[in-house]
Amino acid sequence: MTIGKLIDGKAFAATLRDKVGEGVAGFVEATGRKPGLAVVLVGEDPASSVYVRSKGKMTVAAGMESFEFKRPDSIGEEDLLDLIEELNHDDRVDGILVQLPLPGHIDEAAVIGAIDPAKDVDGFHVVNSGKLATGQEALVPCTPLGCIMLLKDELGDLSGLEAVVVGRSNIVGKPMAALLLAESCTVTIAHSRTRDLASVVHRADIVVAAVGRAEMVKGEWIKPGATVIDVGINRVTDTEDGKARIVGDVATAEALAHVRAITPVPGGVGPMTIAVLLRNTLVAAHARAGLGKPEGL
Ligand SMILES: NC(=O)C1=CN([C@@H]2O[C@H](COP(=O)(O)OP(=O)(O)OC[C@H]3O[C@@H](n4cnc5c(N)ncnc54)[C@H](OP(=O)(O)O)[C@@H]3O)[C@@H](O)[C@H]2O)C=CC1
Ligand SMILES: Nc1nc(=O)c2c([nH]1)NC[C@@H]1CN(c3ccc(C(=O)N[C@@H](CCC(=O)O)C(=O)O)cc3)C=[N+]21
Ligand SMILES: [Mg+2]
Repeated sequence: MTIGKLIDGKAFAATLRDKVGEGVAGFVEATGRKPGLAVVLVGEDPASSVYVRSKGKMTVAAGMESFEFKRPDSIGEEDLLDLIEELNHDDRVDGILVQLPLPGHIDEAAVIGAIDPAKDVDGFHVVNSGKLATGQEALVPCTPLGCIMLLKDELGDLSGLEAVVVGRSNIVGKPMAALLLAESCTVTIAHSRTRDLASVVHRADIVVAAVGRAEMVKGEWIKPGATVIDVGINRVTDTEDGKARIVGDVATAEALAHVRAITPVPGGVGPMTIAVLLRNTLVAAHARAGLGKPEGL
């Protein structure tokens, strides 16, 4: 039996960050200032703190300015909206990211809706999701765009391929489906009410799993030769050594016997998300400075 390939998202992301760094140098030369990314973190969730710290480091490494705003769980919605309004009007800030999820007493849609769409580097604002859905130029959600970059690198032209996205969240599943459709794939979105998920997944040349359930997509579900993108980040305790680790939504070891290629977790989609965030920040900075689109990104 042949074994599929592991897609090295970590290496691809490092290359993308280098390209962003070159674009940043050009931006600084043209404008005399650095692009700036503001990240807002509400609460003390340890996983979120880790991501925010690593985003901050990579932002600085790419030559951009990083602004971090930590607020307690107890912050009121009005105070959070005031902070966003302040960032909207701060000329040093080109990108605003509010780490999700927010505490239950805060209306996520209201907070995302308060971000200036021109600074919405997550691509979560309805102006950007609406533009994506109608085929207009937009800031596109980082994780799905990173997945498309990996797919095109592996497969070239995606047109006509059968794609199944498992998960329909606004931040991953829906924009992922919109991007695959824009690449002229035949797209199916599966979710918790889908009947016979195994046979739906088995139709796909491209499987994107964005569910949040450890290793739920089984190896036998995969059509031989399909390419699998595993978005899931699930913290589990290893049954053998009792140590905490992260696994994806796909049973990777099983799937390797069926796939053409698959992204590992960690080291697949996750690093791409951060690299694309930096790319989107540079794109937003260019647009705000009237420089058009940065080249080669
Ligand atoms: N690598 C990265 O950069 C990122 C990783 N993630 C990870 O990706 C995963 C998904 O994230 P997110 O989209 O925010 O998650 P959500 O919880 O918002 O959405 C999960 C989706 O999976 C569907 N689902 C749940 N159970 C099943 C099931 N048994 N069968 C089929 N579908 C099911 C849900 O269906 P329904 O709508 O019917 O409830 C829902 O649409 C998580 O593990 C998250 O940590 C997220 C963002 C970035
Ligand atoms: N407004 C907002 N935008 C987001 O993009 C956003 C968010 N909120 N909330 C949480 C999710 C999750 N997310 C990840 C980013 C990087 C990795 C990542 O770098 N993962 C590495 C390391 C994982 C580890 O070791 O913990 C990897 O998969 O190799 C994972 C997950 C962004 N998200
Ligand atoms: Mg969610």
